[in-house]
Amino acid sequence: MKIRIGTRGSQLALWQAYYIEQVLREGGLETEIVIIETKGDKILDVSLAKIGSKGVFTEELEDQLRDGSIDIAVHSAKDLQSDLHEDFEVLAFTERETVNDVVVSFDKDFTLEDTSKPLVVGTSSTRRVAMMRRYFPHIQLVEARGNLQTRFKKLADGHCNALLLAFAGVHRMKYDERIVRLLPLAEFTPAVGQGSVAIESAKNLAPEKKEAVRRLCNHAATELCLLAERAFLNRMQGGCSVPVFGLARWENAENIALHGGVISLDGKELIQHQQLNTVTTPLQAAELGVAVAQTVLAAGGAAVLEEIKKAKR
Ligand SMILES: NCc1[nH]cc(CCC(=O)O)c1CC(=O)O
Repeated sequence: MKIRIGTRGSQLALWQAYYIEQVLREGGLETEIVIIETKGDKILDVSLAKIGSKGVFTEELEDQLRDGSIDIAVHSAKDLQSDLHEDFEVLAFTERETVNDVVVSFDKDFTLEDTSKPLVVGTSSTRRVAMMRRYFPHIQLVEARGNLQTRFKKLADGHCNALLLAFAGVHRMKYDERIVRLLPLAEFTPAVGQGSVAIESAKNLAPEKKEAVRRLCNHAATELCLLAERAFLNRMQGGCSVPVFGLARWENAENIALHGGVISLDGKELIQHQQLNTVTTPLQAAELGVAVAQTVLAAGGAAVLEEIKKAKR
């Protein structure tokens, strides 16, 4: 049985595709990698917040899933929108990498606490911008879009003193040496899905292919966490361009703690909530996500989201 794997062409996307390819081959399947360019890859001069997050990195992949040119699409779970079209499903979430955001710099002594000189930090995520404004308001922020290699080039060129990135991407691209700080999860709570790889397929993919991919690639414990986070994000109606954050972790063998919230663009308003539920089924995971979202929305999160929408118009 042969599985055609669709992926974007960035180095990080290819790492993910090769990783899945290896798992499938070790499981006795044949594979072929098909590289597909997406809108998000083509438009590099406009911030993601302005393009709008919905499907910019996934639409072209879904076109090919639909017409059968590829069997599966491999994504960073973080980049896969929470409201998939009804023709598609997530077959698997891989075991999660360290979820934290990190600070990277060529200056080993770089520290965010230094107030003696002007410091410039590059980031392209509204969530990271808002959190930096809240916790490190003296730092000047600049946009740093593009793939990881492009961002590191900007850093090397002196465009900024440091970058804020996800550990997972930095590690996969072997830039670990440049990490100067692992940011704490309580303040810099990651984006929903950060660190896991998601495998999407058309619902009408052959059942034996679906079953094989899921059996070989899905990590059940990670999956329940991701389902809780994605239900939270879905209820919050936020894509990756909105400063919504969410992290679900196993507290013990039966209970998942989900920490989720939203932060205003200036960092001043932070509405968050943590809830612990017994989760043994996908439905219970989703219920936890919805419950945390409802609490956050009712506690002022809805107003913060409304402000963010207005600011974008
Ligand atoms: N939005 C870009 C993106 N999508 C996934 C990752 C990193 C890997 C991951 O979190 O799975 C990154 C880069 C970053 O946020 O630093």
